[in-house]
Amino acid sequence: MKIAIMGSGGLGGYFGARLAQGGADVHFIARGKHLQAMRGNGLRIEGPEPIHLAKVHATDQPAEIGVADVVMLCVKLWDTEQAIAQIRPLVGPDTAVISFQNGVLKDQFLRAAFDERQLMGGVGYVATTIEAPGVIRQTGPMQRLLFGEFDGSRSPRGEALLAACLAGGIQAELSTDIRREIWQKFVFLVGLSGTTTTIRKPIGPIRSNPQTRAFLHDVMSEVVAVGRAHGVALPEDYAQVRLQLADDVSPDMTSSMHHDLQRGNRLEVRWLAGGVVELGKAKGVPTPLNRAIADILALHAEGGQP
Ligand SMILES: NC(=O)C1=CN([C@@H]2O[C@H](COP(=O)(O)OP(=O)(O)OC[C@H]3O[C@@H](n4cnc5c(N)ncnc54)[C@H](OP(=O)(O)O)[C@@H]3O)[C@@H](O)[C@H]2O)C=CC1
Ligand SMILES: CC(C)(CO)C(=O)C(=O)O
Repeated sequence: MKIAIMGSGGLGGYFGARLAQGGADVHFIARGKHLQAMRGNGLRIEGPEPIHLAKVHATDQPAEIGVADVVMLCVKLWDTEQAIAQIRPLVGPDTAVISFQNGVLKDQFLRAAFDERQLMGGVGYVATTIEAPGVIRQTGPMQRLLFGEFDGSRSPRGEALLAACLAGGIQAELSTDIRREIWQKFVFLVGLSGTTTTIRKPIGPIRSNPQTRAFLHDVMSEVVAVGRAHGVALPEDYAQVRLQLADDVSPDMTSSMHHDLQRGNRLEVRWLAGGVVELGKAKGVPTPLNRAIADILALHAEGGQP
């Protein structure tokens, strides 16, 4: 199976490495020093289960790859438009384009660019970051990919991707309700990113302190209320279920947005807490905590000093 990874950082680099290790024909699209390092020394995953791929196919010219079976979109949300333009030569009539980016707005951009039958939905759970060019660091053992057709069918291409993931040791599932899965991840992610980035601590201390724990729960509750108002089948007390996941992950785990803040990068807050505020407004659902998170982080959203 020929798989192109558009954006080979924390998310794309990690899952691409596992897919390559499992025997898939993986092509990494990267740029800058990270690309140079991957070309020279391959790709290294550090963490609970280290991987070193001494040689990888890596390029900044997607057209060189040719048509792929699957294109995994793994760039930050602010890079989506440019990435979509660049992946066009990879997408044939039978290619599946899957965004594993965070948030619930990401697939709108793909729908505007591709035919609906070229798209599948996706969710990635992992805590990773580019530690140095060519090196991805994973914190904690959590790693999981969910993907599926938006019409709920178990398609041959979905089954083939599932087999490739399982061969690489990825905890993968072919979902028959991928929209709900995307929202379920959104609830957790908005809670984790909003709290870790504003409080500037990993999940361990946040979940242990009663006041910050309640804050985490209440931020997620707002996302649940917004999702339900938009017709997503989330139980009313779903924030409590997601709190359980926050209790299960490694205490030193933090969000990719917190990593971005620490490095002075841009933040995805506009699509995460900010997205909750916008989607809440559209249905008249109050979201004061997510509004506060977006407001607190506004001065950092475009990058600069943390
Ligand atoms: N990391 C994580 O733990 C998880 C992240 N996510 C989500 O996944 C998405 C990606 O996040 P993450 O992997 O952390 O981000 P990273 O910044 O680690 O990786 C993205 C990579 O894509 C590169 N890139 C962007 N545009 C292009 C382009 N046009 N051509 C070539 N390379 C490009 C970036 O280069 P450059 O640095 O030069 O911009 C960077 O190396 C986000 O939406 C995030 O929320 C989801 C689950 C877990
Ligand atoms: C919450 C987490 C770590 C889970 O995958 C994530 O998606 C992110 O921080 O971007």
